[in-house]
Amino acid sequence: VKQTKRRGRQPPCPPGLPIIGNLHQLGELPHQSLCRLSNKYGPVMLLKLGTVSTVVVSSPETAKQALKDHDLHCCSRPSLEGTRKLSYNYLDIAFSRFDDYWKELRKLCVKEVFSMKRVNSFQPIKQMEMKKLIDSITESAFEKTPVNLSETFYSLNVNVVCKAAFGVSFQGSVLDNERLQDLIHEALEMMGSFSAADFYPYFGWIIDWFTGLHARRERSVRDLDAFYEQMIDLHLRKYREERSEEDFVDLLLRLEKEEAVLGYGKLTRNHIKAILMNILLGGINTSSITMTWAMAELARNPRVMKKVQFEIRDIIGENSKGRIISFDEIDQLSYLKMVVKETFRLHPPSPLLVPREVLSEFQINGYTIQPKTRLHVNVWAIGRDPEIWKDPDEFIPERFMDCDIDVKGQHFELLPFGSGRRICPALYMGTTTVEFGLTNLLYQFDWKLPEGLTVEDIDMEEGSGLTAHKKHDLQLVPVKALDF
Ligand code: HEM
Repeated sequence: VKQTKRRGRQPPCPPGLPIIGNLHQLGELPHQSLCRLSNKYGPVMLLKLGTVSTVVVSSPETAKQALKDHDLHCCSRPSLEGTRKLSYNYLDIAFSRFDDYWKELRKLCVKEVFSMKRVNSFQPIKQMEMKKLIDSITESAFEKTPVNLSETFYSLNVNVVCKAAFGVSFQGSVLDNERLQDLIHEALEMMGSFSAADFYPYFGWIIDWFTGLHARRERSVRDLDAFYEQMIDLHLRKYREERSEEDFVDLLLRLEKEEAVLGYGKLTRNHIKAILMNILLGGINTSSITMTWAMAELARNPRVMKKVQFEIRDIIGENSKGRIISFDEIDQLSYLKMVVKETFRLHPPSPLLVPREVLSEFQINGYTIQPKTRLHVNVWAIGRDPEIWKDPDEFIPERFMDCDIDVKGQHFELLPFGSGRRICPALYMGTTTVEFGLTNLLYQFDWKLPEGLTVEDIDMEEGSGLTAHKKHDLQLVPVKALDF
């Protein structure tokens, strides 16, 4: 009785099995399985994943208690195998535990990389990449062949992020684009793949050796490391003299040279690589996943597609050749912004956010959450909760009309970027990237289904992994829309 009193009231716990606990209940798509479990066990659940206690919250009220009222108690990150090596022992922003180093690093990056000023300075790069993309889609339109939009958005973002962050074009010279995409893809898989070591801290690594996961992960880390080395070398040797503008690699190298101190030590080469990892792996996939879902939803909802295209073409006006719509112009497109919000509601790319680790005891709904517990917020479940959203499975952007809900972490019914101290620092970069890509493609082209397919044939299945991405690539046929 003493023990129970000291530990307080535990959240409801779905019954598990010996040794594995609730691991078998996660399935291929953990956010969906956890949503079903929370319908039965409530908006605060305690699960045993292997030997690790994990709390899952699944309602706006409980998310607010965790991410706002008690943010300070749960804003650290767990040490996970998949992220340890990729982040050079947690020297990055996303997986570093909550300490002075993380605070200073995040502050520096918010100022230097993710600021509105810096993001807006990428505009010419985005415009140039968009122009190339439109030219290539125009060819497909001419030949009436489908465009693989999943791949298209992915490589658009690879080009933009890499040019903006590394100041480098990958066309031919340093590393071929396809190879880089494979590298990023493999690293993301390794980050998301089930690792026994994360659930059985003392002996799980043995299982990872046998399954081959360990070796695959080592290879992925080695390849990425070689890529960063190449980038850094290029900046140190010749690249600097060719440009006046300081990109992010230049900035970090300058700080290294100046022996900048972050938290507990000096900034070293490994710190630089860990930060580059966050930009590569955090920046590319999330935006392209969102853009792909948005186009899939629009193709399935011709009414919304027509309405958003009408808005863009009406406000932006005539289509002169090579006209790329800028960030400023996008600001006037209120329906387009509702389409993006509605996409984030149904398809948050990071459906369980990034796991947090509890630092000190606190309570949610009167249940005690113990230190060291892992914490997930199921934003996917919140986005589809019929108690909050009318017709939750329908794609209805109008629900955001005359309503002040936004994605900035203050409205707990819509949290695609998280909230609190760990909120995505690239919220502005992410939303502008998505809005910019969609607006331009919707302005220039009408989009039809491939021959023989109907709206019902568009599947909305999610693929397994860390992110909630569309499982099957989206293929649509562009039609050049000149007369509007
Ligand atoms: C549509 C675009 C994006 C979405 C939906 C998104 C979503 C998220 C989410 C849910 C988190 C975790 C928040 C939490 O733990 O509460 C996060 C963290 C983070 N994101 Fe994003 N993100 C996007 C774009 C980007 C971009 C473009 C970058 C970088 C170039 C980026 C870099 C990061 C970093 C570094 C963190 C870790 C923050 C920390 O732990 O302090 N994200 N993001």
